[in-house]
Amino acid sequence: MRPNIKNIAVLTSGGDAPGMNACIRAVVRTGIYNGINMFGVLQGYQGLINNNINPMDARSVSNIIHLGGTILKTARCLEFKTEEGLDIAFANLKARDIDGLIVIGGDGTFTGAQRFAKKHGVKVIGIPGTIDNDLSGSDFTLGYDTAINTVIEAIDKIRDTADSHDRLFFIEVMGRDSGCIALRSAIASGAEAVLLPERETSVDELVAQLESGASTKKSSSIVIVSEGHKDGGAYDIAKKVKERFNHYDTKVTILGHLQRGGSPSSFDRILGSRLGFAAVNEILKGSTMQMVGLRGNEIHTTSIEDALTKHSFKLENDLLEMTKVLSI
Ligand SMILES: Nc1ncnc2c1ncn2[C@@H]1O[C@H](COP(=O)(O)OP(=O)(O)O)[C@@H](O)[C@H]1O
Ligand SMILES: O=P(O)(O)OC[C@H]1O[C@](O)(COP(=O)(O)O)[C@@H](O)[C@@H]1O
Ligand SMILES: [Mg+2]
Repeated sequence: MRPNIKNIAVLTSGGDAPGMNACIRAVVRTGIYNGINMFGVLQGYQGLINNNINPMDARSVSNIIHLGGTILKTARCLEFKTEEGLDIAFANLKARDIDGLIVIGGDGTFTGAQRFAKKHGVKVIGIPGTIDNDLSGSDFTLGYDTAINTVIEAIDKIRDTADSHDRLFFIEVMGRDSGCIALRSAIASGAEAVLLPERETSVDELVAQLESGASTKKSSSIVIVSEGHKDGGAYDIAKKVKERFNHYDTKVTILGHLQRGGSPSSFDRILGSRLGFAAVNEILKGSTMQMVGLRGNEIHTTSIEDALTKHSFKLENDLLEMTKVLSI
């Protein structure tokens, strides 16, 4: 029997990610289709605390499937990390008789959701929405595919000028302590080398790789640096390499926040729709503290705890091996 759930709220939290709007649309419409009153919380957990919670209908999510960002806005909310913040947020939900909360966000969002659910018994379902792809239990997080497409479009343009000027470029990409964006972007853009937070790559090794390319008539090279690399960012690494390897003029590009914006790819629109639909159905079954995710092209649930703690970085080792082989 379906638990007696009448009101569900949805929010987006942490870094925005392309596909969040497609996901909000799916959540709101699936809820309404099932006779639920749907609410949108503005600015993530900050909106729960500030009581910024508004009813949504099917038309509130019209014409957003193709938009980047999030119509619900997002925030990094320090107050929600305090006991008082959790209590205020709960009081605001209770005042509206909201019995279920769907959070779209990354590892921080899930950590907060878990504390909130444990403390106040609210039914919470998580949807993995972050460009970083740093959660277990979903092969892809929402926004990751679009971010990679954005990155390779930028790298392609840099390659044009790198090649014309015979230059070596160090390009820094996002991902916090996850090298997923860097690795896939390196393969898709044909980069000469990639530096990842999860792997030690010495400057010696990198220089040897670049030397080998130069000795076989490579006239330009692209090195992708993941922002979380232990030896520092792209500027630091470029400086160290330059001291030892001087075949090319060297330049650095930090791609920055352009990686988080833009219209979602078809993959992220479909993923957002599937995950939003699945999240509402989970909450209507009475589930709580679960994440819905994509595994092998099927939707599965994973406990939020496992999504966070069994956090094996999802680096595809075969891709890493390939970067070395395909860039000779
Ligand atoms: N330990 C925690 N307790 C409560 N809330 C948390 C906790 N950690 C993170 N959050 C909430 O989740 C928000 C989003 O986390 P953040 O790490 O910034 O982004 P993401 O969810 O994309 O990883 C934080 O701003 C904060 O409001
Ligand atoms: O926009 P901000 O606050 O500078 O955060 C930058 C960080 O956010 C991200 O773009 C996304 O991370 P989250 O999904 O954890 O928020 C990271 O790749 C990057 O390190
Ligand atoms: Mg995160």
